[in-house]
Amino acid sequence: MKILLTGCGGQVGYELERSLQGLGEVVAVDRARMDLSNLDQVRAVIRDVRPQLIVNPAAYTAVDKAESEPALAFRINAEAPGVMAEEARRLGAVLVHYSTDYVFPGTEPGARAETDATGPVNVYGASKLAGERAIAASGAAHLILRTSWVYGMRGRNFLLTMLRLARERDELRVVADQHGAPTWSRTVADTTATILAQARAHGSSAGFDAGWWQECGGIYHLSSQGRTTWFGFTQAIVEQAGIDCRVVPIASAEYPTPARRPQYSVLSSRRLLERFGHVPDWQEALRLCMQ
Ligand SMILES: NC(=O)C1=CN([C@@H]2O[C@H](COP(=O)(O)OP(=O)(O)OC[C@H]3O[C@@H](n4cnc5c(N)ncnc54)[C@H](OP(=O)(O)O)[C@@H]3O)[C@@H](O)[C@H]2O)C=CC1
Ligand SMILES: Cc1cn([C@H]2C[C@H](O)[C@@H](COP(=O)(O)OP(=O)(O)O[C@H]3O[C@@H](C)C(=O)[C@@H](O)[C@H]3O)O2)c(=O)[nH]c1=O
Repeated sequence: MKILLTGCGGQVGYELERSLQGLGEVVAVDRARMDLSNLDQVRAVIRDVRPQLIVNPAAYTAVDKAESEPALAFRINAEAPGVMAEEARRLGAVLVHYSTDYVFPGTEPGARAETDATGPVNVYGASKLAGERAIAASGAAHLILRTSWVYGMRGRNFLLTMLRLARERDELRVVADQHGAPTWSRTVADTTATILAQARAHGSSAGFDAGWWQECGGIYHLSSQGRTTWFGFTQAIVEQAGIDCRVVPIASAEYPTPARRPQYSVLSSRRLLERFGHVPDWQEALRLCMQ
């Protein structure tokens, strides 16, 4: 099977390049080969590679910057995935795409299910939601994995930012009123591979089985079990790294940012767990990652 993987230099893309190896021939492309802001190029690369599976972790992920660059964020996060889905349908291929907890307004404390009402509070979240809708409307077989608070040992992420700041400062002030589940990029990649291996087992040598995608495709929440706040996440990071730095809880109002963030961002991964098995607890995954 030929797999086109986008954003191979990103946190999730980097891990996916390894996790997808067992499934087929991975053609990994970066921004230089396929720029998602250039829709003609997106189309041309897919037509050239002719994959049976497109896996798209590439995205505009700069949450604050998106507030001042909405057109670019929407092109990359909504229009480009829409083109990928259209091309996937033409080829009879499957599209695996990633989305975010930020599609929800975050006004309710409980864990959100896939069917709960969306309502993003920032441009990034709105652009990701538009991407989900473009894919769903395309008629292509697809999987949309909504994840949250992704970190890893490479790229730009909260874990690496906090490790750097904790080494530079005596004290870190971190918001304690935004709730969510930090998720290791490797968890996202390995779970994607597990799902695809199951899909593959129902297909034939010619490719995937359309019936399986009808029944099992669509949106899944894929985030660590358990919940915390950015403050709680920082405490765990600093403690596990053994850095002597005080972590002080603050309110969101004390840390003003261009983009608003949802207050409650916990996703329920129940649908995924029932069909596809285990996702680790956030503390267990953080320990493994930092080891
Ligand atoms: N990071 C997080 O906390 C969360 C992420 N998600 C979603 O998960 C997915 C993976 O995110 P993650 O790996 O963390 O993201 P990263 O920011 O680590 O990586 C994004 C990747 O997209 C690439 N990219 C950005 N713009 C373009 C472009 N115009 N053309 C081609 N490639 C581009 C980047 O390339 P370059 O290196 O050249 O910039 C990078 O390789 C995304 O869909 C994201 O929305 C969901 C929830 C949380
Ligand atoms: C650096 C820092 C941040 N913060 C706050 C700001 C913000 O409210 C919160 C999170 O910080 P960040 O800006 O790093 O996180 P943010 O970019 O909002 O992270 C989001 O990224 C996108 C891509 C997603 O899809 C989401 O799931 C989520 O992971 O922590 C502090 O309170 N103290 C600090 O020292």
